[in-house]
Amino acid sequence: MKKSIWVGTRGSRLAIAQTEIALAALRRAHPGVRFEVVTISTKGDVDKRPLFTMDEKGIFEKEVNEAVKKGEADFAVHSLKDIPSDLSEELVVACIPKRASPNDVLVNDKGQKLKELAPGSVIGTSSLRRAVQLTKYRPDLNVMPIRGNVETRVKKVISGEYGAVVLAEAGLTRIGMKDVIVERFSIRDFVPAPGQGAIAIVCRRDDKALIRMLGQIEDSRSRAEVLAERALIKKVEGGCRFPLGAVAVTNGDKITLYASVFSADGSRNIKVKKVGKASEPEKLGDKVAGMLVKQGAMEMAEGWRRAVDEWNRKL
Ligand SMILES: NCc1[nH]cc(CCC(=O)O)c1CC(=O)O
Repeated sequence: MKKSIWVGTRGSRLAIAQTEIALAALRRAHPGVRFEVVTISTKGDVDKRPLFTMDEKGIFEKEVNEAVKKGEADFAVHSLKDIPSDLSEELVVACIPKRASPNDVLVNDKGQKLKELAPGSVIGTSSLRRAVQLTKYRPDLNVMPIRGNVETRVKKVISGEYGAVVLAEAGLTRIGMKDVIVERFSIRDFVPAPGQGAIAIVCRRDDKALIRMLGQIEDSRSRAEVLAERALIKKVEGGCRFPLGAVAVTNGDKITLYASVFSADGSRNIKVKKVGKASEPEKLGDKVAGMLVKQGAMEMAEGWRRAVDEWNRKL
């Protein structure tokens, strides 16, 4: 009897759905192999504080990747946007399958678009990036923190606790809840989080046979997009305490990177769009980072650090 390959994942509906998507592709490529799923709870599943209040990276990923390091799982399936760019030395993002839509969407059960929401409506998001972009278009709305799984957030809209929420189209689609989407924001007007819509498969760096196997479902265009976005956040302070939107789109041998950052008082918004070679995505990310820095992104990040520290003292 052949031995199984163990797959580590969080137990949320989205995490399981993503794992099943990755496994369906792997089973097509490797019909003889048996994969077994182990679910692992992470700090992000337990601690319900808004992410921007925690000065900590990888809260949705650490315990799962630890299991891979210890050999309790052979590989892990993650939302790429949830894993920090400085992954542990022993691990590698062995595979990025074909990315789903990176777009953010507006969700409510009344069919109201962003323009149509009543003044003062309560909009749920704990993402600074989403909050500042919502405020840009609708300063009259009441943006309030919300946590919990994707389906929990949708329920809070249906129950009337929130007038609407903003979520990733990819997540809603993967868990079969896309019928609550009212409006899909364009990536230029409402810039997504780096890595949004992409899945990352992480394994031990020395597990060469597995890396080869996972490579069968790699999508090189999705990899290039993510490399550009992550090269950018490496140079400009990323993480949940600075609202940085960044999304790359490949088109043939070209790649376009869109980025957007806001000052903490909302008075300034730097937006950059730049085209590069799809074969050199990190070069493009570096270049766009340089453009943002030149226009004051580092000072903006410092402003956010001060603002968030201030809120934390009040919380
Ligand atoms: N941190 C939560 C998280 N991580 C990944 C997704 C959605 C799926 C994706 O972006 O690939 C979500 C929920 C959301 O932002 O709506």
